[in-house]
Amino acid sequence: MTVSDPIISARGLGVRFNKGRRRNLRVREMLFFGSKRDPNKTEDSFWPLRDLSFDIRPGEAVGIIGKNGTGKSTLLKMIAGVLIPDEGTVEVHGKVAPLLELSAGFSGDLTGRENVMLVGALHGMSQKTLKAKFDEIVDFAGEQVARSIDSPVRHYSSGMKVRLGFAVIAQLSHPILLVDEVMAVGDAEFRKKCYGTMEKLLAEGRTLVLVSHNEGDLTRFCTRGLYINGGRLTVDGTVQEALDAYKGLVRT
Ligand SMILES: Nc1ncnc2c1ncn2[C@@H]1O[C@H](COP(=O)(O)OP(=O)(O)OP(=O)(O)O)[C@@H](O)[C@H]1O
Repeated sequence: MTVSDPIISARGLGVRFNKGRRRNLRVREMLFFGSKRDPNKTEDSFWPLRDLSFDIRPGEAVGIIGKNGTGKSTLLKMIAGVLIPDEGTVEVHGKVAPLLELSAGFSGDLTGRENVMLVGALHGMSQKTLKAKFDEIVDFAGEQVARSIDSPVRHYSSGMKVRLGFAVIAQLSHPILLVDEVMAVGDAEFRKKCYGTMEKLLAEGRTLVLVSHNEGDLTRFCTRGLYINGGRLTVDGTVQEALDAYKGLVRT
């Protein structure tokens, strides 16, 4: 791969969901139907995203913009490899640091400390690195988390989970950072820390894909914007062009 080759490449990407229930059959479906879902199950299904094609190059910071429910989070999940597309492909050339869910994949019954070790290890951090970084992670997450670090995470507020999740993921050296609305949850002090961290990671040349409804965050971090409307990618341009389309200033 040369420097200008895409680090993320989507071609004709689409996904189908069944109405009225959250999908929780992923593993079972995969066992029976390979990488595709049950082809007979078409009733009551819909395509939140269809025919998306784009390339993202290393070091780019791209905002995904669109109304509620247009499939922004779904797109990030497909890039992260936790959701399998029903048509098309997404190729990702590099490890992904995902901040997709508010809970950061934490297990409620485990303590904050155990979760940091588990989630860090699942993302490939060695025990040695995790031990060395542990205090820094807890310190980043703030005083409230530090006081509860040996309590089960199910007792944490969503803000506490996000802070601890961000603190762990920010330590990963992975080249691709996927961030879904995480900064919206924190208070002003935490947001300031997040901004500083994101700026540092971008200055290091990481690739960012950011889902946000916050225009300030999008223009602060992203140079490029993908505007998704009606399940299609309708604008792939500067972040301002995508925001203008979102705000209905231009016809798409
Ligand atoms: N697992 C699922 N099963 C069925 N439908 C789903 C599933 N996940 C999401 N959806 C639906 O797919 C559509 C896209 O959801 P998604 O969360 O990706 O939108 P979004 O653009 O991120 O929304 P928001 O801005 O509100 O976060 C929505 O209609 C949502 O209700």
